[in-house]
Amino acid sequence: MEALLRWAAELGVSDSLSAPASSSCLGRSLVVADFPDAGGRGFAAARDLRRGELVLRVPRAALLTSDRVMADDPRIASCVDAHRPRLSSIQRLIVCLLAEVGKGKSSGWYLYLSQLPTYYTILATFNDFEIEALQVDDAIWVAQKAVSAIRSEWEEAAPLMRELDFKPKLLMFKTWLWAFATVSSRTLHVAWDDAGCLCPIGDLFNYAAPDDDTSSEEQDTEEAMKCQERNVMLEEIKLDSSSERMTDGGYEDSNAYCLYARKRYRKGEQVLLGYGTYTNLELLEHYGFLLDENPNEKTYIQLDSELCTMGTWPKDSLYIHPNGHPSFALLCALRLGATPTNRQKSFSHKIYSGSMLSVENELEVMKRLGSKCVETLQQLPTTAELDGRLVHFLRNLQNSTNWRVDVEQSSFGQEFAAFLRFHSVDLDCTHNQLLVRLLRSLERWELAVRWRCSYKIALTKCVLYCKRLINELSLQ
Ligand SMILES: C[S@@+](CC[C@H](N)C(=O)[O-])C[C@H]1O[C@@H](n2cnc3c(N)ncnc32)[C@H](O)[C@@H]1O
Repeated sequence: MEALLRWAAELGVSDSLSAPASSSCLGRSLVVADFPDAGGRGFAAARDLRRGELVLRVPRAALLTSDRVMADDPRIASCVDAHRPRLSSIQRLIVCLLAEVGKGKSSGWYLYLSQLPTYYTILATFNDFEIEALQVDDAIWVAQKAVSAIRSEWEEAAPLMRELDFKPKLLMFKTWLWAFATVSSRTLHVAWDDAGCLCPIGDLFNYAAPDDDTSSEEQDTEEAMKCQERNVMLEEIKLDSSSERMTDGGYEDSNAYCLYARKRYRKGEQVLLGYGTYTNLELLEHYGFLLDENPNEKTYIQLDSELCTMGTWPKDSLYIHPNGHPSFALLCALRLGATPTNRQKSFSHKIYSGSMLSVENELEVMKRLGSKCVETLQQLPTTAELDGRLVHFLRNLQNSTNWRVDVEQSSFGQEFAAFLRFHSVDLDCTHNQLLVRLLRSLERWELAVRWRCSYKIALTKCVLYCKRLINELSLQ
């Protein structure tokens, strides 16, 4: 890591407005630290940071984009250009990334590449067993679609990679998947390339959902304004909450990627970035992790097709919040659905404004929603309670020094036997320590079970919400 920080400093990467010290690009605003429960390797504040303060500047010279790789290597450029019409910008970036990986120590990006994760847990890396463990059809479909899309993209890019004389290992699907996951989970947006850029050092920020710091917004605005006056680099930042930057930074006129503190941080606290507004399934798909508390989580249930088409609400606006409440659009759609067809038109104004129509209508809405959730929960093979215990078991197993004992003492012997069967591992042939391949699969299995568990918890909360409202309305 020291060598990477020195290399980045030479390219002008800095965590302060002044030029970096030659030995490291960090130390004045940020330091690399480990946060085992919140993303692993990330950044800690090197001192107290103000909201809106510039914390990292990465000049264009340090950004890895396909343009940059091609500009530095005419052979890659001519091959990629010849295939350009058939390949997407993401496929081109992946090929350029792999071409640099193939150069080994002679790549200008070697120090950066050697610090990248060796494996990822995005949905596309899930095998059939792990995908099945998601249990919910929509999620299974998303995972299967992700795997098949990436496989076709790899097949499309194979002729170009062969033309570039990639070594056999670099031509493998497994390697493509690694590169895809690198691009998916680490690129930052730039205007000139849809694939974005790989941003050395800038990609060490872990994620926090964009709106979990809004409470501190007002109190911080004054401070941020003062900070803005002092800091010429902040001229571009819009500090009012309505125009809050989603990514806490961007590529600016100064020809550099600039990243800012999204809130006040105390020294030692993890400095986080809001990559965007994602549900947990989207976080899993693009970044390979889940948030226990995700304010942007949306839980979808199978609704009657009539209900989805009868109003003007987009299908993805019909969901349940993490606290179990139906979204505004779902509530409106349910109210419309519970209104006799001949009266829907006359009530439409009231429905679209979000008003309750009548006690009878609202009772019907809550009954329908509650039973839909109960029905959905009953169709799933396990309960949230059991899933919670399975998560606990899978976590223990990943840190176990004698997995046999842990499995024997648990009530998940059958599930674990199915897992070993899927991996064609004989129970007697393994050592006390599980194979790395199995440990990684356990990690993904745990993610799948955590996801389905939180799905069921949201539906259970929705059932309770409906019951409570039914009770209250019945008393009126
Ligand atoms: C841009 S990288 C951040 C740096 C990364 N931790 C590293 O060591 O290189 C994004 C990845 O970090 C992890 N990550 C980021 N935020 C996280 C969070 N809040 N919880 C768990 N994992 C997180 C995920 O693996 C994600 O794909």
